[in-house]
This record gives sequence, C-alpha cells and structure tokens, in this order.
Amino acid sequence: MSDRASQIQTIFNNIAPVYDNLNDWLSLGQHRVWKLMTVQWSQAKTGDTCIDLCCGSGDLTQILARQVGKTGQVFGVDFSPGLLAIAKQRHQNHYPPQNITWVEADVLNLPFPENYFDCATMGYGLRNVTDIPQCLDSLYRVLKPGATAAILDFHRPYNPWMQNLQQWYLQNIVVTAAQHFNLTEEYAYISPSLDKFPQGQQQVNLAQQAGFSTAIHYQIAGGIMGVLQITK
Ligand SMILES: C/C(=C\Cc1cc(O)c2ccccc2c1O)CCC[C@H](C)CCC[C@H](C)CCCC(C)C
Ligand SMILES: C[S@@+](CC[C@H](N)C(=O)[O-])C[C@H]1O[C@@H](n2cnc3c(N)ncnc32)[C@H](O)[C@@H]1O
Repeated sequence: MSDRASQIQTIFNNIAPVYDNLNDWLSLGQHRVWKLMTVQWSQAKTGDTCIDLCCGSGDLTQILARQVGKTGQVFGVDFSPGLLAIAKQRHQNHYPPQNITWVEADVLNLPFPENYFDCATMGYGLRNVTDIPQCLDSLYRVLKPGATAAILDFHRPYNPWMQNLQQWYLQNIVVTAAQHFNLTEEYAYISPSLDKFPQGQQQVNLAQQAGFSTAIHYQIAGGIMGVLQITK
C-alpha cells in the first residue's frame, strides 16, 4: 500500500469511535436520507448479490442488505479495521439478521471474480481513494454486464453562495466539532479532498473512460452532495 493510502487508512481508524455520531450531528441526520437515495439509484432488488465499497461502519451496507432481503447477499468492503469492527458489531446486534459479509480489502484491487455483482453502492469513498480511475476499473470488473452502481459523495455546488456556505460549514462547524475529540486534522482533511475531487461532469467522463455504458451525476441537497449513477 502507498504512503498516501496508509495515511488515509490512519485517518479513518482514528475517527472510528466518533464517526457515526458526528455524521448524525453534522448532517442533522440527513446523511441517512442521502444513503437511502443512493440505494434507490443502485437499482438493488430482492435476491441480488451486491457490494458496498468503502463501507466504513456499515450503515449504507445495512440499507442495501434490507433492500435485497434475506434471499440476497451483500459484501461490505473497507480497509479500515477500526471502522469494520464497528460495522461487524452493529451487524451482530441487528434484528432481523442480515446477510452481510465484511471484507477487509483495498477497493482498488477488489478480491472478487469478474462479473460477480448485480449492483454496487459507495458512500463517501471515491473522494478518499488514491486512484479514482483504478477504483472505477476495479468496480467495473466485478459488476455483471447491465449492473448499476450508485456513488454518493460531497460535491462543490456550482452556485457561489452555496459554495461559500459549504466551505464555511466545513471549515468552521465541522472542524470545530472535531476539535472536541482531538480530531482536527482528520476532519480538516475533508475540504481540501473536496477541492481535488472531480465535479459531476468530470466524474461522468471518468466513468465513461472506465467503460461504463451510461453515467449520470445527480446533485442533491442543493448541490453540496452528489450521486454518480453508472451502469456497466
Ligand atoms: C456524512 C458526513 C460525512 C462523511 C465523511 C466523509 C469523509 O470523507 C470524511 C473524511 C474525514 C473525516 C470524516 C469524514 C466524514 O465524516 C457528514 C456530512 C456533513 C456535511 C458537512 C453536510 C452538512 C449538511 C448540513 C445539514 C447543511 C449545511 C448546509 C451548508 C452550510 C451548505
Ligand atoms: C468517509 S468513510 C465512508 C464510510 C461509509 N461508506 C459511509 O458512508 O459512512 C470513507 C471510507 O473509505 C475507506 N477507504 C478509503 N480508501 C479505501 C481503499 N482504497 N480501500 C478500501 N477502503 C477505503 C475508509 O477506510 C473509510 O472507511
């Protein structure tokens, strides 16, 4: 693994104990709605075999598992042992039981056969991987022809007012909240990572270059978030 990838892994291991609570507070619970929308856009259906890339503490994975039902199967993949431990614990306590397998792996080299999955989701992962084209190639390989993936992440709004507001919120509210947990640097990383992240149309272009036959980017929450929907 590259030095950059291990730095990212360390960030997520460090924030694991507070990650879920801070997401609820900072988004006023909205991240749950955005994750529900992502599962809808992935077109997951009963009985499907699906993958949730960069699953973290596993809340999107669980929404996906609910959608595919007990005849379906979901794999949650992440390289942070800290967040995966929380995902496993939450899964163990879930009733009714859900058909989820947790896999500690790098999404740039997914350890699954070609053409294996009916659908995929990814929440706040694509901006954090060290090589977006490689991640899209890796995802493309494991999806069945015709399968759809939905990728949720932050997005820089085109409206300058919204952009300033988003920047202010990330630099002041988010970082100030994180200071209380000694996680200033970890949360201060979100804003520069978003500056480097491709905008909607650029994401569409990258998906097409990876071979996806259709790619649409939807802006949500006033353009501060986005979902890239891609079909193999
Ligand atoms: C779901 C959220 C964060 C996920 C997340 C993603 C990352 O890449 C991280 C990297 C490093 C550390 C932590 C994370 C991380 O937690 C929470 C999203 C909260 C947002 C700041 C969205 C806030 C929306 C508000 C409801 C409305 C604010 C409007 C704004 C002023 C335009
Ligand atoms: C912001 S968290 C998102 C977690 C969860 N999907 C969510 O929506 O809350 C980003 C996740 O991406 C994971 N990640 C980043 N790069 C990765 C890689 N190359 N392979 C596997 N996981 C990776 C991190 O460990 C972290 O759990």
